[in-house]
Amino acid sequence: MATFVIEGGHKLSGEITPQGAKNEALQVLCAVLLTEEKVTISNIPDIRDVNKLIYILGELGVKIEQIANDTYTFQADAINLEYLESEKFKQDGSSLRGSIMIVGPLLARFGKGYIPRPGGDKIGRRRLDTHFEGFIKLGATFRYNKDEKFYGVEADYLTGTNMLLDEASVTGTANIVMAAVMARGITTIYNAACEPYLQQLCKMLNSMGAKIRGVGSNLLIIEGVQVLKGCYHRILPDMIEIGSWIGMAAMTKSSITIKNVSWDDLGLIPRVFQKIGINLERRGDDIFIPEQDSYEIQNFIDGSILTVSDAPWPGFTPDLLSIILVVATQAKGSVLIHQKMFESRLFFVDKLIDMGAKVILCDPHRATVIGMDHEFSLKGTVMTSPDIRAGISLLIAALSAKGTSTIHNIEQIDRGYQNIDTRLRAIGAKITRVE
Ligand SMILES: CC(=O)N[C@H]1[C@@H](OP(=O)(O)OP(=O)(O)OC[C@H]2O[C@@H](n3ccc(=O)[nH]c3=O)[C@H](O)[C@@H]2O)O[C@H](CO)[C@@H](O)[C@@H]1O
Ligand SMILES: C=C(OP(=O)(O)O)C(=O)O
Repeated sequence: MATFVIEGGHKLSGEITPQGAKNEALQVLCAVLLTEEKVTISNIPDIRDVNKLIYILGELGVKIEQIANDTYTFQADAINLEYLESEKFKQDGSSLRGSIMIVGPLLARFGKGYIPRPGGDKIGRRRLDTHFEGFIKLGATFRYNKDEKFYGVEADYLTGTNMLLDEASVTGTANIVMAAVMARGITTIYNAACEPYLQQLCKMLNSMGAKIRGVGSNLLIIEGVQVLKGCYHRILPDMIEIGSWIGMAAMTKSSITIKNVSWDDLGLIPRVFQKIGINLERRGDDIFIPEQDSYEIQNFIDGSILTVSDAPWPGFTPDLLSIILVVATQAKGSVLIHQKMFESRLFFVDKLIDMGAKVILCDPHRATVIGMDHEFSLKGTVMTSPDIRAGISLLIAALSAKGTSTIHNIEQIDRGYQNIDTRLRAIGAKITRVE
């Protein structure tokens, strides 16, 4: 287990460029399995989860070539399906959440897809029913080995159909879309998730020859095609990383420019940070955050206390709520954070309370934050990162704190943030990695 040691209280300044989006990368990497032709993908982030998925693709027989720092070519023209039934796959596949999305493309192209229960953050129950109900609707047979926690779907061919998803699952929608693009006939998916990750996946699939309409909405209409071809695809900047940098700038009273953010794909993210009182300016496609000694949380129009809650896109992403929460601890005013989707994502507030933050955990889904308006600094402490976003939130808290903090289990942060210590040092942070 590696550790970060952080000396808090230093201002940051300068420019930071966001990495490619983790959650988009995990989808589009799985899509390379849909064609025997070469697919080139650029802006691939160099992070643990993505590298693990690239490794799994390699074990599956995909020919992989890194042609630039962030650009790879993939060619799935000789797939080793035996790997799917190996003990090795059971270990490899369970180590990240994104691996679940190999099932849809494998089912569509080879008639079978298997997966061990995937890993990812420990942030509450994370069911996969939406994925498998979708495959079953397309005509697949399903089995689940409870002892080994191993899922499988098989079908001679898939048939287009109408489906209403039980929830707008992000990876579930991606998986079903990748199965449906090569089904016979037309599939309509209602209550589809429509995050930029999915819009990007659908655009990529259309450039491979798929016929998907309704991209960006919650009703996708997919006309199945027999074969898909190669393509070039560029991954968007990571909107969760962008939100993390905004929060970090505010908490450390720093002025930062976040470069090339693809503003039009950020949805409500800038607006929610503005409601917490953070000034941010759009400059071309950059975000400029000026130094602010104080930021004040806005109330609702009727004067009642602001609530920030998550919702499927275009609602506010659950992946930024932990960051909003930590930023609110030093704001002027109070806010209720309501994490509706995940049931164990707010427990990390214990660590913030240890550091001196005024937070009341009302129940597993809701926390009230009473901002201290920077009148008292958080105190450095020793903590362990429970999940990727709690991890970055604790790191933000540590950067703003008085004294030195130690964060253990930083592998959780490395899952989603590329070379974070090096990039933070470049803008003035005092952070050391201890292996
Ligand atoms: C690899 C990847 O892409 N991971 C993202 C993906 O995970 P993932 O695709 O696993 O998450 P899902 O969208 O399936 O669901 C996330 C949670 O929200 C609940 N839920 C979902 C939809 C809904 O309408 N109502 C509802 O309550 C689910 O029951 C679950 O507890 O989407 C999540 C939700 O944006 C993000 O946190 C993850 O970062
Ligand atoms: C929850 C997240 O990731 P994963 O779905 O990969 O666990 C996240 O990125 O915040």
